[in-house]
Amino acid sequence: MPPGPERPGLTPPPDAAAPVRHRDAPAPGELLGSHYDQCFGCGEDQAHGLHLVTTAGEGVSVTAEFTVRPAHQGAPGLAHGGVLASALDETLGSLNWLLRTIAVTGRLETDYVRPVPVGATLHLAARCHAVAGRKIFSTAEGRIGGPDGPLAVRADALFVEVKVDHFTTHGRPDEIRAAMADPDQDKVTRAFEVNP
Ligand SMILES: CCCCC/C=C\C/C=C\C/C=C\C/C=C\CCCC(=O)SCCNC(=O)CCNC(=O)[C@H](O)C(C)(C)COP(=O)(O)OP(=O)(O)OC[C@H]1O[C@@H](n2cnc3c(N)ncnc32)[C@H](O)[C@@H]1OP(=O)(O)O
Repeated sequence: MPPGPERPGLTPPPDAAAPVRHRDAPAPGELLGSHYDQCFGCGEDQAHGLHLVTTAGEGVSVTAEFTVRPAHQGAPGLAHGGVLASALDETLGSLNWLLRTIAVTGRLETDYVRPVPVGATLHLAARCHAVAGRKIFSTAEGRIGGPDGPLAVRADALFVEVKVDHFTTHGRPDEIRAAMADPDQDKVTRAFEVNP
């Protein structure tokens, strides 16, 4: 990928297709659950994590909730911008489960519209709008206090489909083996299976 102004952006190419919800995707209203117990975004066992709770929506869309805790501060009493980007990233990443595609974030462009206080619950909504080869184009926003609350953050993202080798090559083999041995087979499928 070329550096600087030559690098490709977040606009889908003209031949991009509309995303297709996988036939086995969780029904609208169903909780997605965590894809990995230790995930910073959604892991139930990750003490330092965001504990994001995500629900499938219609088409290729999800909603999620994230309550800002004191550990997430940047300025006193206000959420750190990087943490808010993480919440957006995690929500956007969950869309790939509705596509049944393993993909990683290639690019994430975030607008911070309004500060988010500690104690507030951010209501996130994300949807995928286009797919072009391995590239998945998605967008998300986060509102304070409720789905119709004041807009606080929004993001556009490009995810790139990868093979499971991405994790086995770059990640920690022992932890990947342990994650694959999880008795929750749905979770294992979610993390590691590509378009069954
Ligand atoms: C132990 C358990 C693990 C469990 C598994 C984890 C996840 C499982 C999956 C689902 C779980 C569900 C829910 C949520 C999960 C996570 C949410 C957060 C997600 C993340 O937080 S994930 C971490 C951060 N993420 C990275 O750690 C990526 C590091 N990175 C790379 O690994 C490579 O960089 C890669 C793979 C991105 C590309 O590399 P590559 O060699 O495969 O492909 P290549 O470069 O050819 O790009 C192909 C086409 O994408 C275009 N393209 C690429 N990059 C671009 C950019 N930045 N901007 C604009 N366009 C870009 C090119 O321009 C080309 O486009 P074209 O085809 O048109 O030419």
